[in-house]
Amino acid sequence: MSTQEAASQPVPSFEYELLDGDTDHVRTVVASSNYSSPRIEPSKVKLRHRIGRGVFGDVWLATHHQSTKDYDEYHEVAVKMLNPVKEDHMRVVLDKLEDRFYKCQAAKGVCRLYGVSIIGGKLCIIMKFYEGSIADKMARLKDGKLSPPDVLRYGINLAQGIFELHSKEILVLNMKPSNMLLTTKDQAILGDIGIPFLLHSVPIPNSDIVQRLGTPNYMAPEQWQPEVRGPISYETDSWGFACCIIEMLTGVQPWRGKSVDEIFHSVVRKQEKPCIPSGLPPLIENVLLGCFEYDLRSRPLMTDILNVFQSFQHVNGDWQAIGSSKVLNKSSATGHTEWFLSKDHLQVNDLVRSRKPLNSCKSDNMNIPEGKIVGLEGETEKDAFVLVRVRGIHDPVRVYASTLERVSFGLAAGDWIRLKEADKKHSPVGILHSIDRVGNVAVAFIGVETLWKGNSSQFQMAESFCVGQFVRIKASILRPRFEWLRKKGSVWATGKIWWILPNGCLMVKFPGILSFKEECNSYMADPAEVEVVNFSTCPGMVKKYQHLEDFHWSVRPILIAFGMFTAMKLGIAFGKVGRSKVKKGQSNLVYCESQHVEGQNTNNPAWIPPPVKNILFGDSVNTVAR
Ligand SMILES: Nc1ncnc2c1ncn2[C@@H]1O[C@H](COP(=O)(O)OP(=O)(O)OP(=O)(O)O)[C@@H](O)[C@H]1O
Repeated sequence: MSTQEAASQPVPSFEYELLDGDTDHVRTVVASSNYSSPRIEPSKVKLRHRIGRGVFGDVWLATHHQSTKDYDEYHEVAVKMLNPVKEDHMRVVLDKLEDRFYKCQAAKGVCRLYGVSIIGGKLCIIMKFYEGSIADKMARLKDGKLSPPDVLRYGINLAQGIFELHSKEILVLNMKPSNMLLTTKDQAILGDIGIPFLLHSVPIPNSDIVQRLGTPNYMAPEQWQPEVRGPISYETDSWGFACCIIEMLTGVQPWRGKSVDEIFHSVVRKQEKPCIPSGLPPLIENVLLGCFEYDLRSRPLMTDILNVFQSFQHVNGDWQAIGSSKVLNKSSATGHTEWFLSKDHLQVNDLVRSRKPLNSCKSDNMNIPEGKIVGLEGETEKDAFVLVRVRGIHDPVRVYASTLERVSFGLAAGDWIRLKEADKKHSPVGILHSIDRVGNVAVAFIGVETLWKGNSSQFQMAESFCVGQFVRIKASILRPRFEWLRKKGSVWATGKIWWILPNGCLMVKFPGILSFKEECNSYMADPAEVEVVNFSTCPGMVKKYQHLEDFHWSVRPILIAFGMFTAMKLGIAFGKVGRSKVKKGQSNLVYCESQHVEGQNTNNPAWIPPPVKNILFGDSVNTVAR
């Protein structure tokens, strides 16, 4: 069945129902008895004019014709006409759209969907027509800024909408003021149902169009190259949400005036964050700062954001009325943000161990290598104490919950793990993001864009890496996944880990190799393809010296200079000894030797090979003899 035919299948009887006379709550009521699919016949939709053109398609104002035996009705609708996809992929995308349609039906914070169709060979989403978006409202204001009460109110509306989609495992990935529509009751709702990921990796006929997973100004670092820098996850939307809040507050789009390449450079390479305006209540500032953490695991989830925003509802957005409670910092012991820590809550009987700092191998704070929780104090507080029974200690130990991590099936979030059965499509080594108490895991691997879901039995522990370690491509790897530098003689160079991405991808610099461009000195590595190079385990003096050169490119010239200096000193010292000997006897001959040698190579007499020295000596002697 062709996709055109598919779109012309018997149409379900959608009805537009007015709830309490409120035109914003016109719902598509689907009679379950005759309902088969959300597809709308293209002939029933008449496009009127285009409202706007976006990255993923155009939006049209249209009329939807509904007819039964008894009546004919015409409704004004908006039609999002997606960018063309290749004919043989239409069916797949259409199925995905249908699935999305069902999932979004009950979501109150998301724009109302009426159905899907194929019009003029393009996939279309038929939805309710709204009078405008937050971007339109901002454009009408003199300085483009919304008032704090409006930002707070819209922020809560949007966070609720995003949370609804997240609870259906949908990532929005395209938050921006033009995708935030306003109802007649001045409520903000999401105008995008996660189109970027739905269209991601779908071949398009026009190869000139760059396919991105969002709109560059609002994209989180991992969103640019999710296979390599991923995974994209719910916290990816926290970044986009914070961008919108900042734009609403300041009237300025994040990274305004920068090209796509420049934004990529700032966000991804230089790890820069959009500027947060001053004067915000500390809790709001704190949550926005958290949204811009480079490592998505350290960002707040939508429910955390919602809690913070809702806590300001009672002051009606009058931010000045709020006291200045201190902005919370990262845990000084482990460097984890409160958002990272809030993703798991300890319970009595949980097995625990001391928490290691993120991306670090330091285990010097392993006060509790293994223990069992026997009591909780202040369950809801972030810095609550817990009582831990530790083997060998009589009484339970009382420690901060934030200093512990839960261990289930021998694994804790943050562990490096290796798949027992490798899948060629991605790296076998990854980082565990979560494990529940029955062993279900979410793991990030290089090569997988989203979190990989599975069971703890599919893994074994892998060697862990940490920032500061030196690594080199294993001898068995002929063609590594990422480009890697070689030294003279085609030997793999040794690099130093300076950052570890949430999927285990190692960011490596080569301090032993001189480079004038900072960014050219940063490379990526698959943890499954490298081995740690350690000074103490380097076999023999030569290898140890070679590893010393990996620490900094200046080691070699400094050592050479030092060698020359030492040799020169020795030469002078020997010369003096020689001269003092001359004083005692054969004055002419030795004086000329010394003079001649110094004249030939003042810098490093030790470098003159013996035969040359002999010739020189011979000449000198001869000269003197003449
Ligand atoms: N259901 C709707 N009712 C009214 N206007 C809408 C509706 N959906 C989108 N719009 C408006 O249509 C314009 C284009 O929307 P569209 O979503 O295509 O573009 P965009 O938001 O700039 O980009 P993207 O394709 O990335 O979403 C925007 O101004 C948007 O506010």
